[in-house]
Amino acid sequence: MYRCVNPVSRCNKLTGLRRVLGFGLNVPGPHGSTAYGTMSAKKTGGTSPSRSRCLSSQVPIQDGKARVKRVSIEGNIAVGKSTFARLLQSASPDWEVMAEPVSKWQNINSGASKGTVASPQATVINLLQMMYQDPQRWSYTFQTYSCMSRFRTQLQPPPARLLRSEGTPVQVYERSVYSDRYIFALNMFELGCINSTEWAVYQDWHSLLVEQFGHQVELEGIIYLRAPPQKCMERLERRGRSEEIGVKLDYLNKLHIQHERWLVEKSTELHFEKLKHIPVLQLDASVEFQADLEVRDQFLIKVKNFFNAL
Ligand SMILES: Nc1ncnc2c1ncn2[C@@H]1O[C@H](COP(=O)(O)OP(=O)(O)OP(=O)(O)O)[C@@H](O)[C@H]1O
Ligand SMILES: Nc1nc(=O)c2ncn([C@H]3C[C@H](O)[C@@H](CO)O3)c2[nH]1
Repeated sequence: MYRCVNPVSRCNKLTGLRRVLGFGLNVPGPHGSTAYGTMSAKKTGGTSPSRSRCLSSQVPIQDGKARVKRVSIEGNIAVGKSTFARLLQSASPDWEVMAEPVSKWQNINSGASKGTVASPQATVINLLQMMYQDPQRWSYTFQTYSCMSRFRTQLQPPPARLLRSEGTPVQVYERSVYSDRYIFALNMFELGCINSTEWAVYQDWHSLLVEQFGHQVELEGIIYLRAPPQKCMERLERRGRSEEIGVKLDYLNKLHIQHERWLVEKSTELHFEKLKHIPVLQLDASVEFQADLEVRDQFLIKVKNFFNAL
């Protein structure tokens, strides 16, 4: 990985889009993501996050503002988003953190359509691995699927607990439909792993969906976990996720630059008015906040103040 140099050697990726959006692939579970706080209930067959949520998918509005604030955590691969998300989840009952649906990308069930039992020939597809092994062939398919699963996550209504909260209830997402486009898909396009036709198609349906869902997929704020790419590389290697074995520092450098353009320099061309003015909290994620209680508390104070100001 990464320089996609042979854009003509691939088969028609729109076939992949059609498959991902409707035919042949099954999305396990009703939603694309898991709330950190409800993971154990799900594993033990207890109340699923979807069932414990209120039925309306509309976010209640008060004085023209969303009653439950929505914030995404953004940052490079292995910078520590999931670790930080778990910290937030344990810090306040007013905060609900939705994990990035990585396991869905690693386990797509072929041979069953939604709501049916998989046929005996069904195989499990690891789209994350396919994208890393052959980015030129699979990047567009991957972005359709990752983005679809992020829309599902962001469209889930807040849990009743947050709606009842008298404090500042916040729904926190690990990445968003916006980083899907302005970090990853854009990067893959710039690397030549997504060609100009695919990029045009991706942007067209992305804009359509964001505009159609409107307020339901808006964010009130972004937390940017920032660390040098070299630090992310060390953490990525230490974590040892098998699909990421071929990831090079150069790729993390490029993703770092995309984050900086979008969230610091503000030079990325954005297509949604609210996103252009969104408040961004930058945190230095190179520090070891897990072990150091003082650093952890400082982080939490910054986050709390940020949420209160949204
Ligand atoms: N502040 C930190 N200090 C030291 N190690 C950390 C810190 N944050 C995370 N780690 C370690 O770095 C590795 C990657 O962290 P984590 O899985 O949280 O990253 P991530 O940003 O969620 O990754 P991805 O982009 O793949 O979703 C893990 O092994 C984790 O224990
Ligand atoms: N190409 C691409 N597009 C995305 O939208 C995207 N979102 C996450 N990832 C990769 C990073 C981690 O390896 C792993 C978990 O974050 O998945 C992505 N890769």
